[in-house]
Amino acid sequence: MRDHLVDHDELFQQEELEIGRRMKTDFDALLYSTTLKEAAEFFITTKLNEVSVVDHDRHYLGELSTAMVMEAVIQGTPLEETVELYYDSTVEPIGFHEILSDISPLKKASVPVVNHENILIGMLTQSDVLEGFSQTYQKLKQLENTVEWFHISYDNIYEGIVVVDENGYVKMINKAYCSYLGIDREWAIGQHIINVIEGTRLHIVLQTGIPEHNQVQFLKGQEVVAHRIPIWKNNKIIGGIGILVFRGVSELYRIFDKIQDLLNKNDLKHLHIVQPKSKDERITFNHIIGESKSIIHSKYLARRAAKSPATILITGESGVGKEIFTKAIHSMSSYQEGPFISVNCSSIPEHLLESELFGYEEGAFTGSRRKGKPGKFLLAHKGTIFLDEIGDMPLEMQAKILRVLQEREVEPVGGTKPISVDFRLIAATNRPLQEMVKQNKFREDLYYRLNVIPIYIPPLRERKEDIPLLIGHYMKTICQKHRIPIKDISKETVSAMMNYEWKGNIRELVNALERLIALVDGPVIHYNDFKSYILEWNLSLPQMETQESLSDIDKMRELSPLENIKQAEMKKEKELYLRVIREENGNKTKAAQRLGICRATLYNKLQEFKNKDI
Ligand SMILES: Nc1ncnc2c1ncn2[C@@H]1O[C@H](COP(=O)(O)OP(=O)(O)OP(=O)(O)O)[C@@H](O)[C@H]1O
Repeated sequence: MRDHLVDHDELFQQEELEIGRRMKTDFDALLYSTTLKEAAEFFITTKLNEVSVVDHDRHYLGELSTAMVMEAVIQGTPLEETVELYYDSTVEPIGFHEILSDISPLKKASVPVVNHENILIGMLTQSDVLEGFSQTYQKLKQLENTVEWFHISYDNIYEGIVVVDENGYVKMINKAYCSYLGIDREWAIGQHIINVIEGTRLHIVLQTGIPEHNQVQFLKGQEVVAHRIPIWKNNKIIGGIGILVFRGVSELYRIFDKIQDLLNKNDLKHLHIVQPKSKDERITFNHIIGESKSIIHSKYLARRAAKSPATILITGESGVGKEIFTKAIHSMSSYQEGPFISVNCSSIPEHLLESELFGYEEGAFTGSRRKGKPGKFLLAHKGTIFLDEIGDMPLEMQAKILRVLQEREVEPVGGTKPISVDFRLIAATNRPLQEMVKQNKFREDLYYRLNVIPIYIPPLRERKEDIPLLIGHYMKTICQKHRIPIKDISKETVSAMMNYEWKGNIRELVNALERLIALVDGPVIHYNDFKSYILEWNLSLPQMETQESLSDIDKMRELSPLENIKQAEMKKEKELYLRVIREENGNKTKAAQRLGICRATLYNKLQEFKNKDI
């Protein structure tokens, strides 16, 4: 279902009738310094009767006709004389922004058209005017037809539809809604929605700007399903639509009761419910919120890609949803019954990456008490392996990955024979891989192996219309997670959030909502909360980082080259840890999960950085 109305501007626009759109731009004009002889020759060869006269900068001066040239000749004017004294300077040109209906009918066969600086830019003829009107007439007819069809459908469908303006006053309401409510349409139009529909929330949706879908509402003694959709235009709410579905609720309840019964009897076999293998809820395309054209396109590509076993490369900035897309692809693919193994290539220190990916045999490391361990590729057998941040993978490791992709075999560290594996690989990165290939920072052969099906996920700033939907979804899920009543958010805040540049994309938006929900006491999040907890809060962060890195450079100067390298590695690691902790709003458990280490290791690491003054 769409969350925005098509407005009539798309079907018919006043600009259609603008002179600038209708005029000819291919025409002749004469310079005022043209001689009478040249003008006469011009009229003979072009067979025109009149021509515009301009100066050297194409400023419009007037009109010269054949009659004017003849008159000059008859008066005995020498033919070498210029036309300067003979053209008619009283002719008024028309502006290119004027509208056809305002200047019609034309008094002459053709009229000069000028821009704001009086520069001659076109010529409007009577046939241009006729063509303009006839095309506009066709469009109006089309529009009339559309409106007629719209009215027929709108009054004949079973669902109730009501449209309100930005203040909640009813602009339209269909027959089905009126007869269900037992009201007169003439009375309802112009009334505030709360006087017309008991228990409505359409006026609240106008306040929040967040659509509400599939809400069960009790109306006239019956349960109905309601959709409430705000109409946004240029970042402002200009109205809202309410849709009521009368059928289906009792049907849904019957199915729901049946499911409950069966669940109680622990008899899942009858339902063919596939139990998710992992503890996590299985992510599907329904979890990917967004109705913007670009996200719908990315979802379309991903759905198609899911059906083939080919390698997929997902690109997009940090936090746009590369991982959630990968999980949805896995759930829809033929590997869905197998495991989903995720590896963040940038969070595993370089020296551990090989054993993490390929595993190691017992005794592979001298003096090690470690037993053998299967690598991620082996764990992903018959499932999906997700290599996140592949752009951060060292070159040496890239060669090894390429070999696995070609041979479909892995060789654990310290092992003697390769093991066959069957997996689907999805890689993701926020780095410009193609550029990196040119700079020899990423292997070209691996790039082509990965880029079999490329899917790009656009940043949030290019799909601002998804922001209210994401806010609505996450306000609900975060409040439910914390077991608190669902908070509201003011329209100004939603609007400010639509205008805010979410550099960390959806992850940053979700974290901001978590922070706001946690810190705001009242039931509504207002603009001032957004200002103090998000805008002002974030301003202080980059400064701290700059100071830190300056003092680090000073420290590094005193160290030996080897110590310098070690320090730099640790600093990189520390930066990564701090970034993830910051992105997770200080929640170290979540940060550790994302880093692929346990919480205790994260604490130890942080302590180590502190001890070593990193
Ligand atoms: N379209 C979406 N609808 C709902 N939630 C989303 C959507 N896109 C992303 N998210 C959520 O935003 C957060 C970040 O998404 P995700 O981890 O998939 O991004 P990413 O592009 O993989 O980031 P990174 O490059 O930093 O690893 C997650 O909590 C995810 O569930």
